[in-house]
Amino acid sequence: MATYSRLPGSVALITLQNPPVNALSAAVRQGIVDTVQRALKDPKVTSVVICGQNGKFCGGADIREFAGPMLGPPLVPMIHAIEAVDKPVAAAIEGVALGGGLELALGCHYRIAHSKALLGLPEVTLGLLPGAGGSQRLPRLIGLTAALDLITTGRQHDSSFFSSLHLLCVCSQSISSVCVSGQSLDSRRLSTLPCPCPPDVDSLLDKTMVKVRQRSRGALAPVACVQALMAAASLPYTQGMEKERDLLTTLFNSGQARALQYAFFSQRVVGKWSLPSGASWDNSAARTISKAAVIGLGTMGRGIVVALALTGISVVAVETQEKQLAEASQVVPAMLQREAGRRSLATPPGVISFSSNLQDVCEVELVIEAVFEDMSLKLQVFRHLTSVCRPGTLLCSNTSGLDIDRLAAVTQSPGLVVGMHFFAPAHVMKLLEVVYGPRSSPEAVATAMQLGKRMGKVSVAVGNCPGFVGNRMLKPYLEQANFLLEEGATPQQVDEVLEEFGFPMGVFRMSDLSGLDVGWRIRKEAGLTGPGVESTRTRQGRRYSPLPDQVCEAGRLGQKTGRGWYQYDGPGGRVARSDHWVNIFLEAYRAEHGLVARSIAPEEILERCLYALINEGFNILQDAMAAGPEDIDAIYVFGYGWPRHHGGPMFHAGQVGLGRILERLQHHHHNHPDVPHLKPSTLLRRLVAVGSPPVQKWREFINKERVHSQL
Ligand SMILES: CCCCCCCC/C=C\C=C\CC(=O)SCCNC(=O)CCNC(=O)[C@H](O)C(C)(C)COP(=O)(O)OP(=O)(O)OC[C@H]1O[C@@H](n2cnc3c(N)ncnc32)[C@H](O)[C@@H]1OP(=O)(O)O
Repeated sequence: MATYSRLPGSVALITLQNPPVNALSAAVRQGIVDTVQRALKDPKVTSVVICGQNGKFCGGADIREFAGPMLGPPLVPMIHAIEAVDKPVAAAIEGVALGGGLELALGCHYRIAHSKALLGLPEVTLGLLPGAGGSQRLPRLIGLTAALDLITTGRQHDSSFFSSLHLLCVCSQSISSVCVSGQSLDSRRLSTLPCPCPPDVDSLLDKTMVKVRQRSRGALAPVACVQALMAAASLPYTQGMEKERDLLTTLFNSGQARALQYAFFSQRVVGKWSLPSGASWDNSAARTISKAAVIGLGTMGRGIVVALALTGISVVAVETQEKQLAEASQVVPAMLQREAGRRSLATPPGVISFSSNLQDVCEVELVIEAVFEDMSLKLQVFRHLTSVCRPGTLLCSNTSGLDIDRLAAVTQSPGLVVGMHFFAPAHVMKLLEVVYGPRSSPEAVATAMQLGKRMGKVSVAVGNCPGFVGNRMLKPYLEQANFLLEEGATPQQVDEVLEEFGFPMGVFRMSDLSGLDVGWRIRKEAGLTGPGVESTRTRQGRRYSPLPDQVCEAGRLGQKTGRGWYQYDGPGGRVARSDHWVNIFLEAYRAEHGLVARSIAPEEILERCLYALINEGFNILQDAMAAGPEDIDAIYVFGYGWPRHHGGPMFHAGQVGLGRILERLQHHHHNHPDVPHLKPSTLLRRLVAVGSPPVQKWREFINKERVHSQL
């Protein structure tokens, strides 16, 4: 709703009220319409101020209402009516003015903002465009060039940025009242102004279109944003508004908008974690960490040190190899400085001290081990840590898939051991998997989750199983990609299909970037390859492709060696080019194993890679290793480049249709009975049997099935 009051004198104050962010729900819109009418009718009122309750102007349209019927007064005529009134209306902005909230402010004649306010038009991140006149009014106020950048990226800025664009005036004290004097309003109605454009407007629009298409392949909203701004640049306001409405209608009804809105809420749902034990975010206390240590200063360890220091935590950075330590003590402070500058931090970074002595961690509250991915080495480190650290110190491992419980077992307090699985580069990537073992205490999980949040990560609590959630699902995906090569595909063909779907990189380009030796080492540890293992296409009772092992044996480890599935301009090169060697190698391999190459349709490539991954997602939910589909989807969107406009693998499964996924998995499993990952999961079958409920209902269904032991 919106409340009305008369300030001493002649100012009417309208206050938006809809906690937590005063979103423009139907009730708030109705409140605005009613209170503006009241101000207009009151002869004593000469000016109107609109503000928001609890120091927040407005977080935009109420996203929760998008799923239901549109009730209440629509935004466009409401804002137009405000702009048209003949008493001056000012928006007094504190906290946030985002999306529809900023569009409302653009309909006002004046805007004044607190210096710490945050403004922006993030609609594109929800699969929409600023559809309440924002795409037409903003460029008329700040010019086409600046508007293009803001609207196509959805970036948010503080008020000093917008004051430099003459969008508002800044004040540094709390806004309790604003006085607007009686000047002519003609020039204050943005819809009546021309749109300032640079001389090379066509070239600017073309370049922006190319850029947005490259940045998020297949995403509709950024393209529609550019089209709406083209209209602002070339058409009168009324026609521009018609274009805005048409584009918004198309976007609003698209699956992409639903996927992106789901992604917005799943990012928040995962923060409200719960464990099978009943421990959860609202019944488990977290410790506040001020001093931490990181053991191992390879690429991951360095990034973790920086991520911790950026939150103001003091870090003891330990590396026992002298050369590595010397290099890290040069590189890490520079990384920290660069990142702190980029983020213009409010908190000064924590102090980092470097050491080669494990004994130096004895005073810290939390340790993150980030040594080489080798169980015996990690066990050795944990044995040492438990003997040198103060009782009560939290011991965490950055392992990407090893057994947390085995590490916990060698410590004096297994309850204080959790996994903190970062993604490279650790100070940049948003995802953190917090891995709880059967003995991890709620306090340890809560502390790791809260620490992740402080570092600006999307932290997801996951169970302890090989590969946890992300890498466990990656395994069948990689496996299918390799099988497709055996059957006749090329790495480029597979990658093109996946990139067309929206991944920033296909599976083979991604493997080259990460280093092919990473998986090779894991397969050796699992006894799947290495000396003494026979070079057959069946290992441990199931189909196996030795292709990636043989590529490694040929010394091709990816970008770092200049050759992998592709060739590069020397070691460390970035641009992937197809390599004749790979084609010859694949032909020889097929000949050796009596395989006849066939032409494989893009649909088969996509289905086999994605549906095998999705199927493992269902197995993970069934095993209670993830609390709900939102957790899996957040992991894939924030850690594995899953295109956000497809919501995440589990959301995508719902959009494709669970019946269809089941039928295609059955088909592919029938053709490849020796591939267990293609065998449809019991949970998927159960969901289809009960009529394929929407993804938002799966969590409840799984919990019920578990109670009745159906899973
Ligand atoms: C057929 C065609 C018809 C077309 C009709 C369509 C009509 C649409 C017309 C106009 C469209 C306008 C578009 C918009 O305005 S879209 C919304 C744009 N706004 C945003 O994207 C802002 C999103 N929110 C945020 O970025 C953050 O939440 C922020 C406001 C910065 C606050 O951040 P923080 O303090 O970190 O807190 P949380 O993110 O955890 O949020 C706290 C809770 O508030 C809920 N929330 C936030 N924003 C909204 C919102 N706009 N609507 C509803 N709910 C919102 C959030 O989910 C958290 O809830 P909970 O505590 O339950 O998890």
